[in-house]
Amino acid sequence: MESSSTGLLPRFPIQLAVTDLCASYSKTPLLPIFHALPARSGHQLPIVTGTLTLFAIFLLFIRQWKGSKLSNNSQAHRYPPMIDIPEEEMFTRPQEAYESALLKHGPVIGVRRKGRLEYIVDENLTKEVLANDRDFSFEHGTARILNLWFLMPLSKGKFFKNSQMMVTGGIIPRIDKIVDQIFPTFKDRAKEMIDESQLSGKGVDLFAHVHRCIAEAMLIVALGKHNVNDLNLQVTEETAHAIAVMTGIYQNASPFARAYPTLWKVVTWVRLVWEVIIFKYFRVIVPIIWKEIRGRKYQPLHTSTPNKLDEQESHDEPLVHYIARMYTNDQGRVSILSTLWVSTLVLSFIFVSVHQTAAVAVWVVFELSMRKEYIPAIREELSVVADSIDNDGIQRLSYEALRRSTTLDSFIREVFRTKGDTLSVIRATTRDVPLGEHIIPKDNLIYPLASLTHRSRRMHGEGASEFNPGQWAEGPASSTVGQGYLPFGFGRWACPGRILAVTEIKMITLALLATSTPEIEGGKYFVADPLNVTSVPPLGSLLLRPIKSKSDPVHL
Ligand code: HEM
Repeated sequence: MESSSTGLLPRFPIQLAVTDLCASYSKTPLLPIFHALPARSGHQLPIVTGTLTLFAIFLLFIRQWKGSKLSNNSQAHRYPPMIDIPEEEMFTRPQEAYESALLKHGPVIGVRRKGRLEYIVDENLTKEVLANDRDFSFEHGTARILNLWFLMPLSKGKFFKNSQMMVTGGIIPRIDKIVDQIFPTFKDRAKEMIDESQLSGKGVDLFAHVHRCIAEAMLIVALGKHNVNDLNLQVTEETAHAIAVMTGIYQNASPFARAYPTLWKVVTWVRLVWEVIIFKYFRVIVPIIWKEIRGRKYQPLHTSTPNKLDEQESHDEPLVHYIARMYTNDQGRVSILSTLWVSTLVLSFIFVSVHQTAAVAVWVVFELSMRKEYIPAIREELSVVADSIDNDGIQRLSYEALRRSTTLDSFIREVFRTKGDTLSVIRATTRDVPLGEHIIPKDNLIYPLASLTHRSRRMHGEGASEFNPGQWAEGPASSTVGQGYLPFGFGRWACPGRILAVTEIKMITLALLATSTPEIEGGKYFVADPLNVTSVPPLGSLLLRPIKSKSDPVHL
């Protein structure tokens, strides 16, 4: 059982446990003990009597105190009902299991998963939970669920704010330039995949290819093209994968991790911190960061507006220089400690930007392979928007061109909405928070059940359960968050990298479609972890059949 100091348990079970303890104390047979004292201890009688009386008063006081606490806490009955969802159902049919529990006992329920109590809310309370960051904290919830709580004190509580700033300041304003830098990687990797499938006559492992492609692109973004080589790329990939494992992304799939979550955490962390983070990331990538930023002088970010920065510097610099400027001292230098912190932020960038985007890209391409009727219109649009395209594929695809590919964008938004997100966005209570008719005790994890929001008739109309990309033809874009659309979260902490994520998914999809038609071997894919569809990619083997020209028929 986890200790109350970790804050992982709600208050009420602890109170009940202590009340039980008091009840058993109250039955202590004080009188028989007194009579059993030997006669020779008669002169000690007053001491013993006094001690026992004090003890009895102490117990009474405790009972009184507990009682008054309980009666003060007349709210106890307002805690949400605790529902037992059998493990088998929770991990194999989570959507149905949680939805029916909420339907029966909702709108908020408590459920134990992997030894931890979690509160789940339905679509009617979702907005309140995600938008009220004072009572439902993104930072506490995310740090805890990703096993990254130790980073909060290290950064004086600013880890997530720093990560957000790194992306909103260092990536989004220069996305046009980034697309120009990384599109060649997407084009080359797509060609490699198509060639591999054609030569072998078999399907390819799409996730492995896309993971490598995005790792390479993010290495260019983070450290610059001049730092891309086989070793650095391999370490970047392994780092992204290791952190994904450490944060528990594959935990649902392992019976050992489900049965012994704490032991699993310790073993996995020790192994991967040692093998990958220290031995690879710190040995290979950190020296590059050191070399890039320690020898330079920067204009500190807080003294520079984007206009004051040299135009070349703000658009061409790799992300690591932007982060360095976040920590530059008045002399324009980055201290040793700050360099280590910059390395930690680059590490976190690799994690947030590679794994999940690759996993979701697989969803989009697999869905397109299953719904081939959408391919001709997307290809047609590509030939209109692409800056340069010929029979060898796309030669140039700018950010502006990708932004204008709205038919593909509608398809992506619909895949995001319908792919079956469940417990994908999290918050933790910062106090005992009233929610609906209930109270959620302080320091507890709380999740909206995203599938209910994504298929809500109130928000999406009668056809909410159908796959209908056309409804987004006039917008909103797939990167636009809203209360009916949660793949990127909601509120002030909504994913700051979502525009880059969608842009990358479009690049890989279009680079494949320009010269091939995707098809899943055996005609279907398999959802590897239905409780974590955004982070664990679906399984399947992808055949890529080359096309001769964009007007080639698509075999449905
Ligand atoms: C398809 C890919 C992606 C998905 C589905 C996704 C989803 C999410 C979600 C659900 C959150 C939490 C939001 C909340 O709780 O309200 C989040 C946070 C975050 N995401 Fe993403 N994300 C993706 C790609 C990216 C990329 C490419 C980057 C970086 C360039 C990024 C950077 C971040 C950061 C830094 C946070 C932490 C929140 C913050 O500091 O504001 N994400 N993401």
